[in-house]
Amino acid sequence: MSDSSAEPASPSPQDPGSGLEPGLRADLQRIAGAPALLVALDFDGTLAPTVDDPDAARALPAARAAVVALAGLPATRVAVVSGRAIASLERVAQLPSELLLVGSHGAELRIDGEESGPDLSAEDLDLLGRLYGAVAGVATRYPGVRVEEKPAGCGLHTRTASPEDAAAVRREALAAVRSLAGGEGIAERYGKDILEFTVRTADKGTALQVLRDRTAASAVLFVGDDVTDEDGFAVLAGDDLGVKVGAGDTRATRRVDDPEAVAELLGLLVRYRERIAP
Ligand SMILES: O=P(O)(O)OC[C@H]1O[C@H](O[C@H]2O[C@H](CO)[C@@H](O)[C@H](O)[C@H]2O)[C@H](O)[C@@H](O)[C@@H]1O
Repeated sequence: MSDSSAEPASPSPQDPGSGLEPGLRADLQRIAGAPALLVALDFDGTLAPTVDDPDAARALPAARAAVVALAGLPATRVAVVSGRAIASLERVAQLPSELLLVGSHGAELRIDGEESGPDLSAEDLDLLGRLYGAVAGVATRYPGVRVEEKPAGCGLHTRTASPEDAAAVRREALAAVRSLAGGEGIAERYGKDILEFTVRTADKGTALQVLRDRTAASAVLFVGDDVTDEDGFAVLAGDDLGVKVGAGDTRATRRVDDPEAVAELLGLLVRYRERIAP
């Protein structure tokens, strides 16, 4: 595969992707030439700006357009790899059906129409019911706190609570959950203004490896903003590329500021891959 039209070293401000740093543009140009490319994208904080109401989150139009364009290119698969339940992701993301979906941080997969997980036993379902009851029971006493039900757990949202209430509700919820069967079988996970409890452990790194195998990808681009995305960055190697959105420690090798820059990045990737795709 050859790149017949290398980018100028200094793009003009009108050029797509000109706001991205040169090292990132070079990496995008390189990965755009992969024989089989998997583009795996986190949703909240990456494709969609963060908002107070999780149900109101939407992908930026430019990001969504780039995702649709990428999914239509040869030898290119696009996955959304989210902490949301797949049902929630579908509701807010409204993405084309050919996309691969990972939900619940890897506990749910939808690959080419084939659904898997989470497979919960009767005991798991009983624990899940008691877990939700315990968390909702605590949350109801705090203004601005929401509880999001998920197939294998629930999320305690504190974005619109006062800092004092957020700390107190987290503390109480942790204590209530740990008192259920001694906390046995319940995993705790922190994200951006969310504390999640699950009766199934899963992570985005394991999910990315499944997607890599199933798509026979020769290179993976993974973009994410949250601590839970670090599991994804951790499994990248070789010709892969990881891009962290926003501040914070990361294992990704590149960084952009915000979802607007992600949209720019994806638009540039479309442009490069249209020119040099296999
Ligand atoms: O892995 P992601 O696709 O990034 O999902 C992570 C969590 O995203 C959602 O919560 C976050 O975004 C909300 C909307 O912007 C925001 O209000 C909240 O504070 C964030 O934590 C989603 O609701 C969760 O289920 C996901 O785990």
